[in-house]
Amino acid sequence: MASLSASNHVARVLSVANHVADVDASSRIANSWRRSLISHKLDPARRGPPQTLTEAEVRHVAEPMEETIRLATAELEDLARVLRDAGYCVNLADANAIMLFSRLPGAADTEIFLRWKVYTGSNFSEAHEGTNGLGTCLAEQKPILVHRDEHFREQWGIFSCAVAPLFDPLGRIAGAVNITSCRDDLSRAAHQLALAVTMQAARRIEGAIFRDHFRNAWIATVPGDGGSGLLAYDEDRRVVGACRSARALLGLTDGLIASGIDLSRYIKFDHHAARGAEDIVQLRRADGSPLGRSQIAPPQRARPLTKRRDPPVDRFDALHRLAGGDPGMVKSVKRLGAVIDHDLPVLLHGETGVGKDLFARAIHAASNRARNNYVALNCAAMPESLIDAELFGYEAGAFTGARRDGSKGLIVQAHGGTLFLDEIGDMPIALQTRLLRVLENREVWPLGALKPVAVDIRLISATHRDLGPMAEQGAFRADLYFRLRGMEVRLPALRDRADRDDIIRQIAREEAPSCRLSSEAWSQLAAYPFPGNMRQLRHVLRLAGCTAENGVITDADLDLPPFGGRVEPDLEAAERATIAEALRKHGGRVTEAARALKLSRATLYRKIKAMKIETAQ
Ligand SMILES: Nc1ncnc2c1ncn2[C@@H]1O[C@H](COP(=O)(O)OP(=O)(O)OP(=O)(O)O)[C@@H](O)[C@H]1O
Repeated sequence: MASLSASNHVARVLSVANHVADVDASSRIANSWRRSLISHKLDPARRGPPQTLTEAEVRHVAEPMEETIRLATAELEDLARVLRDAGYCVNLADANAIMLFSRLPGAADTEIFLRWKVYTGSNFSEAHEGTNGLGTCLAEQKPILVHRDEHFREQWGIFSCAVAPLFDPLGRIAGAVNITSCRDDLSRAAHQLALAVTMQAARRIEGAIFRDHFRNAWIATVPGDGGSGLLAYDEDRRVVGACRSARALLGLTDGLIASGIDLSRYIKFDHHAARGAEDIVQLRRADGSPLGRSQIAPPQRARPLTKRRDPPVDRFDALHRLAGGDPGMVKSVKRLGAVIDHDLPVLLHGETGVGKDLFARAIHAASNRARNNYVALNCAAMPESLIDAELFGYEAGAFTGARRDGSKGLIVQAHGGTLFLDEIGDMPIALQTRLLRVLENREVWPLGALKPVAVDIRLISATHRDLGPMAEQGAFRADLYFRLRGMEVRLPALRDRADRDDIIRQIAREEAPSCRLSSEAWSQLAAYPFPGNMRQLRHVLRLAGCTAENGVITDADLDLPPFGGRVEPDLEAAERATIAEALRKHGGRVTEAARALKLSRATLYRKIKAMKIETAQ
């Protein structure tokens, strides 16, 4: 039987949607409730999961979105990391509200998202689910926050969704970036803030897609009140493309762009000043009035635009870019080049934020597997039972809560391509054993399956831990460790890179394109040890770009928390793993584990309590 609050919700939705009462529902939500009831003929009281596509259907739907997903992934991963602690999942959906990319926050919240099928393959269009973040954002092509009981169907009232639309380089709706939380301790204002972060991420994804689409053109940023737009033009200074906001700012239409209209009809600037790489220039309108500062980026390949066929791309491009001018990195990329098409497992080692994920993607892109899937899993972000199901897959009905049609698992999804296991040092020992078996036998047994599935994968794994000592102490399987490190690549911390200044300059250009760094700000950045490496540098400069006045980032704009001394290796994590393994070996018996570890029982008990280590087997 529906609870009283459930029937209240349904009564309120029906009275607002039928114009009986306007109560306090905001007009966008009220209009969407009306569409849900009258146009889509939905019932707010109906319960049940959303429509979920099969894996074959998802593949079919995802195909035209492949490039978008590829270009959006790093940004979405970043968003997921920033919002993970607040319990948000992050998704990218196509223009029909089918989720095609999902990152779950981990821990307890993940199970709720899985139970409610808030994941890849689910359809959240307004026509199916009524008012909800994704469906309503895409119906209106505007960012929206749909907070708990603003959903049309009562059952979605445990969720709050903040969603920003994504427009393609031609200004058409391409999909949306969604974040959803089931936490009831977050206020509407907190979600509003998360919506602002999501909108910024969507703008950056649009920027990356636009720059990739018009990579053979010159690209100018056009300043506007709600953030800058992007305009692409050729060597003859004819406009060849404009993003949605640049179209709105300058009054450009498809017809005008197709006619090859002259850039000077819209904006003017000193072209000589912009002949270098990524220069800042002063823009003027056609009538000479000032329009603000613009960053001009040259074509990525010096080639006239009229020849529209893409040049052959150097498959090592991304690896070379990541190596930059650091001799150690250049050497590592050279060594990798020699084995790139041999399916040698690669183990990446480096502190958080040094670019392990980007590097793994670049290895995949350079290899002969580039046309097949790149599948990533963060072993630290999920409980053991979920890693098991996610990685190895399961048959239909293998456990309570399993998808009706089973799941292939990430290893099988990576067949023919690359599997990236991030934070492999955090993989529970039982799963290490299963993974080792997969690598040895080249086949995987999904949970509940009667026969194995043959797989051909290249494995790249990454860790910030020292697996060697962990393997010596029995906290990581030594045989797996030697299998993983077919080749080990150490990615240096930002503070140790020889090309550190170039990286700071490059990230400043990307994150704060219309600002310059004052000399004090520069000195602070150059002296700071950046324990969070490239990711921290990006976030610091992104924030500084927002707070800077008059286009100058000063030291006051830099949020650099005091950081004294060396960056310590993760000793506590290594100790925790050693204790957990000793307990496992001794069947959870503390006295025996303490003897093996040469600790007193009392000390071991204290450590178990302080580190919240599970003792039961
Ligand atoms: N060489 C680089 N130049 C510019 N930005 C970079 C570079 N390498 C990494 N980044 C940026 O740093 C951020 C973190 O990168 P990435 O996620 O690959 O790091 P990671 O080592 O895998 O982090 P973690 O260990 O926390 O998972 C991303 O925003 C990425 O764009």
